[in-house]
Amino acid sequence: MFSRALKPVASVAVQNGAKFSTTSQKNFKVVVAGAAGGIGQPLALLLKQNPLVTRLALYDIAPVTPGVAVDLSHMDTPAQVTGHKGPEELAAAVECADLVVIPAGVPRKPGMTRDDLFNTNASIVRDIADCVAKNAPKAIMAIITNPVNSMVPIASEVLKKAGVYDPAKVLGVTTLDVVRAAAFIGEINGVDPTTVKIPVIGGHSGVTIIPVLSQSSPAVKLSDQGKIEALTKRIQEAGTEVVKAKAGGGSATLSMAYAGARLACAVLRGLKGESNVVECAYVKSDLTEASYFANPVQLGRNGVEKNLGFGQLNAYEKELLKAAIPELLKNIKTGENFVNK
Ligand SMILES: NC(=O)C1=CN([C@@H]2O[C@H](COP(=O)(O)OP(=O)(O)OC[C@H]3O[C@@H](n4cnc5c(N)ncnc54)[C@H](O)[C@@H]3O)[C@@H](O)[C@H]2O)C=CC1
Ligand SMILES: O=C([O-])CC(=O)C(=O)O
Repeated sequence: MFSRALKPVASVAVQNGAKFSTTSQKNFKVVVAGAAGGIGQPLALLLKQNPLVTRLALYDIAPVTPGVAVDLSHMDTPAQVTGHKGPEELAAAVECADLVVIPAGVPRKPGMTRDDLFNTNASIVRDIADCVAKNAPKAIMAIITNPVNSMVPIASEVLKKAGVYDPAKVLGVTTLDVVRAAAFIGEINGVDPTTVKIPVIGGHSGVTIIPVLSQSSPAVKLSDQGKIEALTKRIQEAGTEVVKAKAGGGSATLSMAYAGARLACAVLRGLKGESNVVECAYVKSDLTEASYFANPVQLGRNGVEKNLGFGQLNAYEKELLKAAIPELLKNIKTGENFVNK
């Protein structure tokens, strides 16, 4: 029925602003773990439209999961969709995966911090990582679940224990911070936000989110330092802005699905052998005291091919970095201790 999926298709596709040829297409299997949720469903919808995805496995514990898969399978795009419900079907979902994207877990309600999600989400990510270690040890894992700063160390420790850890293959998804920074700068500068290039470094919560506004291209049209600081705060608190606006109905889902699909697409373009594929991600790092840190990385056939660092920071950004490090160290330790207790 979906035989097109297995043949190389010569065409040019555009997704999330990235143009790429699908000639010499490899068949990539992508898994979404947490696929029935607020992020999972629109993320799956976007991935179903990506010509690099030929198999899309949707995993969740929610009863609706097989139905979400059937629904998406009626789209006339090549990816074959399968639904997998409950822990006993997780192994089949991840088997032969190239990329496992994980938005499984609970989101924030107003008044909560991302760290408040740790107790619930830590075991969810640990168990999914454990199943990936056993059934798809070569897969790349892209972790959306919060708190990202601690979830990436959890997955990494699980893979280490299983003897299959490759730091190039575990990424914390911080793409939404970059997307937001570009959206806000586009608005300020009166330009198309997709033309804005802005690194956001550090981690993915409050003070650990460091938009490097001094490196924005085009330059941010704000001369006043007070306004730069206000924009920095807005980017750091943008997740909370959404949580408050949804008033108990969850956190960012649609913008996160967009950002997650962009990161997934970049990972697949790297796996396919495309050169100069660069995105920010939270990865194993020796650039600072923090053993995991987000900044631009080059993606390739093995995942993270090269850590591109974060270049020159101005005096204000150096202060932001100083404030971020203790928080990152604490978050990383919490994650590592959870697995090694
Ligand atoms: N990295 C980032 O930038 C962002 C991260 N997030 C995080 O993403 C996570 C998901 O958010 P939403 O999709 O809005 O939540 P949601 O509650 O709408 O969906 C979560 C899904 O995970 C599933 N789930 C729960 N336990 C599971 C398990 N053991 N195995 C598989 N699936 C399981 C649920 O059944 C549900 O379908 C939250 O932790 C949230 O904080 C949200 C926005 C941005
Ligand atoms: O704020 C939250 O809880 C969800 C999230 O990580 C974001 O929107 O950046």
